[in-house]
Amino acid sequence: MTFTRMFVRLGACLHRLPKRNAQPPALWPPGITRDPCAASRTQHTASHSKSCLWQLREDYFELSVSGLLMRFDYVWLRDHCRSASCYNMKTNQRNLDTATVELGIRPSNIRVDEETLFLTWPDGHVTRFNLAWLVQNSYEGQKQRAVQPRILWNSEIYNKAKVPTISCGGFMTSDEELKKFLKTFLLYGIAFVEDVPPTLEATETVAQRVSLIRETMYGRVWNFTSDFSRGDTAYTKLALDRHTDTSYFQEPCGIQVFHCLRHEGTGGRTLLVDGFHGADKVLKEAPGNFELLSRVPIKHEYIENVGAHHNHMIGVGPVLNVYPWNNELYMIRYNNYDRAVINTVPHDTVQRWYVAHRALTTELRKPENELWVKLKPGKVLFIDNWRVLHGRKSFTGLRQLCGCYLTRDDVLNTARSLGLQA
Ligand SMILES: C[N+](C)(C)CCCC[C@H](N)C(=O)O
Ligand SMILES: O=C(O)CCC(=O)C(=O)O
Ligand SMILES: [Fe+2]
Repeated sequence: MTFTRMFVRLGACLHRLPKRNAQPPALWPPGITRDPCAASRTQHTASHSKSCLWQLREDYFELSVSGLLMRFDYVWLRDHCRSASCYNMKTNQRNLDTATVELGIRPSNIRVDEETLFLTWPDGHVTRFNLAWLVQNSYEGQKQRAVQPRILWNSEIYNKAKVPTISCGGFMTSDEELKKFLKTFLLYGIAFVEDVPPTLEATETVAQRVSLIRETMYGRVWNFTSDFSRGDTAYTKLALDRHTDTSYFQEPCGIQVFHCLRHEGTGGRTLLVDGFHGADKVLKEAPGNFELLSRVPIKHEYIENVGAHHNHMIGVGPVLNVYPWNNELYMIRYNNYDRAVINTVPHDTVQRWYVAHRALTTELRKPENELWVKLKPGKVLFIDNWRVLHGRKSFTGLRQLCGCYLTRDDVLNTARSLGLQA
């Protein structure tokens, strides 16, 4: 819908504004919609059309566009001015020094036409806001927006989903194929690329099509086997229960890439579990448990002294990481092997935390939530390490797994540049 159509009834009238201490009228008095001109005639503080109303309040500016009521702080309005002197449209960076804005600032004049809000500030500077931009960028508008589209899955949902197969050739050469791959990855938190040559170099090339490789103390692109060359159970033949990796980093690695180059033996199947699906079940069944897991900070730790490798990593944060403004889950940090001593909360909280952690673990361990796959040479698996847990069955024989971690920002960057919501 265009704003031109929505604002045809709005007059471009200039209002003289009352003094700062003047009592503002009650919010949208009942008569205001029946007599479109009354408020502006009597108060000189408000204007409106069928779909747009505004009021200059004592402490904030109130704007309603197509039924969405928004409230803007005056300093915010000055701070977000997109005029050439305040904002560099070429670099998309703020020029205005926010510290020079008087904290009690209020506009001296306000005018709204079909699609623009004009604010004149006491020093004469004029700020123009496109109304659609305000809707998109206001707190209230953001809250209305859908969270990141995801399909939470158990094995049945995933297997029935008919996830598209992505082949290496198309993936490397066609942006459409890359987009298809990333769309799948964003929806499910896992995605495969098939027909990749079973080499470390080819795996690296495929990984770099999506993002930047995140080098860690394990190296850039690793190729590991059960030789205990490093001080971690991953470098053995033992089974590994579901977990996320690098929980001991302040920012755990965003994506994990696995490519099994060789396995002459039995076992070693890979387990995948959608952590967000499990967390969602906890939220629905016992919101108090979800809240505890999202509020209580705990530590994860990696201590290694093997050969020349000396590492001590510590990451602090809750198991469930949610955006504070809308409670949307964005990262799960779940690794019972690497979880460190709990010393960040008192005993009564510890007790409730164990109950909540058990509820999540019970959910994550339900057989119907387990997706088992056998990694084979040629099939590269990308795992969203902020969402999907992985594990493996114990195995026999020579098994060689190569892969790398990717930076999450750059995966999302690639996705956005292809027009995906990320
Ligand atoms: C993937 N690679 C074999 C290089 C490292 C494995 C790291 C294992 C560690 N316990 C963690 O969960 O982070
Ligand atoms: O060996 C595997 O399949 C995975 C081991 C693991 O969890 C890891 O390397 O992060
Ligand atoms: Fe792992």
